[in-house]
Amino acid sequence: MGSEHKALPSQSVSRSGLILDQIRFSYNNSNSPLTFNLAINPGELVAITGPSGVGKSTLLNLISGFETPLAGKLSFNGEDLLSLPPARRPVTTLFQEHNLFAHLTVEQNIGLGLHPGLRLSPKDHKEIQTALASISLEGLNKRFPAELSGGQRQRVALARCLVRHRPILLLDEPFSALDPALREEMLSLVRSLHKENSLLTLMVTHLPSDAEKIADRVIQL
Ligand SMILES: Nc1ncnc2c1ncn2[C@@H]1O[C@H](COP(=O)(O)OP(=O)(O)OP(=O)(O)O)[C@@H](O)[C@H]1O
Repeated sequence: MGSEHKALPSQSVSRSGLILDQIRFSYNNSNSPLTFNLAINPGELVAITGPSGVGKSTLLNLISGFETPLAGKLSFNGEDLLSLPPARRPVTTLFQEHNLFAHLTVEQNIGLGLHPGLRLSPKDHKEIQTALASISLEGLNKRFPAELSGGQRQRVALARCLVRHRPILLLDEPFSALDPALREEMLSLVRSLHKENSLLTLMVTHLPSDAEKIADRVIQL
């Protein structure tokens, strides 16, 4: 805690993209707040690495609005994000686990990204089918999470992120629980979905090899 993360790249970045400008945060008002300065370009895929406890998850929570900074500015394409509640931010997040509801089918879990009350129109169902195809899980619509492998569950969670059509995708150690071969497969899936959907993607990982494999840029906190 207390260290300054200076990752503002030199002149090349405009005010478009995601900007954290002197964002300061502390849990329980401790006297050594974290400070974040970051500038991520539109469409960039950035990996965030650093030792345990340095503040990687906190950084994502500040961007998504689950934590509130003491001071500083946070904007996306010039729009202030701090005044927006989490649900209205242009952000969707994939966590390491607990992404899916056990009592809902694959289709319903993805549908939650479209409509929290699951009142899905024929168009929504079509969108869910398209999302299932993009993660190569066609035909598994009626399965429950317990009937899927760990990798398949994370694919479904990723599909739910995609149907939300938010321009910023945050990934918090999303594949750490998977074996290396599957992790590699998931990383390349993220890479291609990121490209196809022109997403600004931030992925937290404690594995430097994963960061190097996937990212346009690696930021070490
Ligand atoms: N809810 C909380 N209340 C108080 N302190 C917290 C809370 N959550 C995290 N912290 C502390 O804030 C610091 C940053 O935590 P954070 O989870 O962001 O780190 P991290 O870099 O993601 O770690 P890891 O790689 O282990 O997941 C740590 O020192 C942690 O103990």
